[in-house]
Amino acid sequence: MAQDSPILQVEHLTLSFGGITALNDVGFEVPPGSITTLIGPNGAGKTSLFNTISGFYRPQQGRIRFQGRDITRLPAPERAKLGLARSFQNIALFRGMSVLDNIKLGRHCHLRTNLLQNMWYLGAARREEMALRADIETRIIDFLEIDHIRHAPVASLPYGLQKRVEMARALAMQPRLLLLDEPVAGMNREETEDMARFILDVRAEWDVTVLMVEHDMGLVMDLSDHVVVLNFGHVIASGDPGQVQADPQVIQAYLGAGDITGLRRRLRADAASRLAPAGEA
Ligand SMILES: Nc1ncnc2c1ncn2[C@@H]1O[C@H](COP(=O)(O)OP(=O)(O)OP(=O)(O)O)[C@@H](O)[C@H]1O
Repeated sequence: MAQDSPILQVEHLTLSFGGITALNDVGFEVPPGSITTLIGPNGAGKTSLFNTISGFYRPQQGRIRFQGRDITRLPAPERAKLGLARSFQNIALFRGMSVLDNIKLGRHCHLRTNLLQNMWYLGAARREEMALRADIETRIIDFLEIDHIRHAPVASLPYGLQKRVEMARALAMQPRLLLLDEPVAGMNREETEDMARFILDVRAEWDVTVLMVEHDMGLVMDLSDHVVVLNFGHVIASGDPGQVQADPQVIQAYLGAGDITGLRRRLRADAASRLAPAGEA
């Protein structure tokens, strides 16, 4: 695969639930090293698309290629092994377990030794465990600044930290492509700013491509290199943030859904910064 080939290619994807067509001939590409964001009004099909890409839903038609390989029929755990990890809209951690144990579960998909081998070859398993611990402790926990809570049960943590732990677990899977489902939903401003910084740093320091679904237009426009807009299961626009927010079809889709506030606020802020004298923007 050429270095600048898309890391993910979605082609003519169609997904129906009974009579409801959630995705209709959806196609887009994720450039390697990019932060690409899927946006669209409620019910547009974003979660269905995420679930199809990560292998939880099987599309009726179409193809998904990851790093050039057709993964359309591959089960979710196999996709994870290839380097496709995700977080969930509603945090999916083991709440009674510690932060560290949750993160370890993420790494589990790459462990070479299975249960039987663990019983017979304790030496190898032990060494792998030690290496795993070191890797987790020195890189992921430090990177996400969660050292102080590593032994805390997840349920005891504030929401913003739980989201960070979920990202840590996804990183432990050593992904090439990280799917983040609404990474800042329900966060306050400070937590949102922290998460925005982590998303940028993940790309820069871990060489991970990011594909996210997000409703926070400020975050979308600030972080994304590439935005794909869904409406009623169709891709209605794609391009850089400037192109997308000026697209009449996108504005119409958000107006139609009565969901224009975020987009409009963002457009006003951008216009104000363009009009402000140099140094004041
Ligand atoms: N498991 C399911 N069974 C039946 N219909 C579903 C299912 N999942 C999604 N749908 C339908 O598919 C369409 C797309 O839903 P989806 O949740 O993918 O949209 P979304 O863009 O993620 O919305 P939101 O922003 O509200 O999360 C909707 O009409 C929804 O009702």
